[in-house]
Amino acid sequence: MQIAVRQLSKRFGSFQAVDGVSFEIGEGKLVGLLGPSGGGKTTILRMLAGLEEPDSGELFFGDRKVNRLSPQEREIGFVFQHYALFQHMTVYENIAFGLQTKMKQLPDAIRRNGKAYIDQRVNELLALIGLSDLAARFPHQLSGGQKQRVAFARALAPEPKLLLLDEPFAAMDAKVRRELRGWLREMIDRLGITTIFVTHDQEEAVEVADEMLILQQGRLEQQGSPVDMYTKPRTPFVAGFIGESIRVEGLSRWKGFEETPPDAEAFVRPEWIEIGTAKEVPLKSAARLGVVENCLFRGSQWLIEAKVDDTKLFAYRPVELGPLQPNTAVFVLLHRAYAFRGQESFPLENTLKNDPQPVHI
Ligand SMILES: Nc1ncnc2c1ncn2[C@@H]1O[C@H](COP(=O)(O)OP(=O)(O)OP(=O)(O)O)[C@@H](O)[C@H]1O
Repeated sequence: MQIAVRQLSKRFGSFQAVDGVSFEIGEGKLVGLLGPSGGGKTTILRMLAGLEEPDSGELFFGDRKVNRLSPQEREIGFVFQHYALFQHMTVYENIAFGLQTKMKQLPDAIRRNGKAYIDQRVNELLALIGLSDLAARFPHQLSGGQKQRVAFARALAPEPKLLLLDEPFAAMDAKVRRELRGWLREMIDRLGITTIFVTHDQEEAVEVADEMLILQQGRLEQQGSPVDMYTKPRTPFVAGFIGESIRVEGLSRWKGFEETPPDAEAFVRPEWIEIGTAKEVPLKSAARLGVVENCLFRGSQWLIEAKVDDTKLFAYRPVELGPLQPNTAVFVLLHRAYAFRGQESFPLENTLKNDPQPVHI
């Protein structure tokens, strides 16, 4: 089901928690809602679910305006951070519980055959979550990851049109989290159900989401694919929030970036920076001299912190090149940068890169 949100706003007292947010989500998309704490993510999810009433704005599920519909009428599946399973019910019973409301809406012919219908649907879902063998277990006999899969199955049981997930993996350890992410992606692809999930974890969103919505202080900063967010951030906030970035004051003083407007806010990503000795950096004419401040071992690479005049930068260096000692003089080359001025954002390339002048050391 397609979702459209138009100019959604919500205040709590004098505090504007959601401020004129608009977005559209295509059918079957997995969309990550992310941003710093207090940004309004949960409030938006709750308004979509019908658990919170917007002050203004419109919510459309397909062609239907749902503002006035109750949560039950909206046909939504919900999964929260904490499993919220019924402890006194087995896995089978927990999933079957999700079907109770649905049963009331079914035609009489199917309802009369209720037990068989429930049995078939629960078994389908148990197979989907890969837990058919554990149907008779109680929640306390399951691992965290297994419990969360049951919570998913229960939410999916009544065949909702929209799945809302509020930090569903936040309580898991890193390994289980990674497994569940892959599993979620696969499941959404298979079922084709439109899904919105709230997360704090940008890595999680980048890895699984078709699209991300970045919220800050109740406003939508940007909507786009993870690749778009990374390569074409529309605001300095997004540039800093997705991936690693380094602000560079006075980018126009850097060789190859002289044309940058002096009042623009500029940043580079560590992978756009080359830091090396005279031998290692061939394009010396496009580089500036700097000094190594720190060199840290990061397993597959070295993290090099260096300073050029007053600007601190960091970049990664292949581990096989060996470390660089503090106080080593180095060449620092910026391959690309990104700048923002007012509402404008523009990518920049080092203009000297294709026109290197020979330099004698
Ligand atoms: N019922 C409420 N009454 C008053 N203030 C509220 C209420 N619900 C949320 N808020 C406030 O609205 C703001 C947005 O909250 P929300 O939970 O939507 O943010 P969030 O982005 O989900 O944050 P987090 O990542 O910490 O969960 C917060 O400052 C919060 O304190």
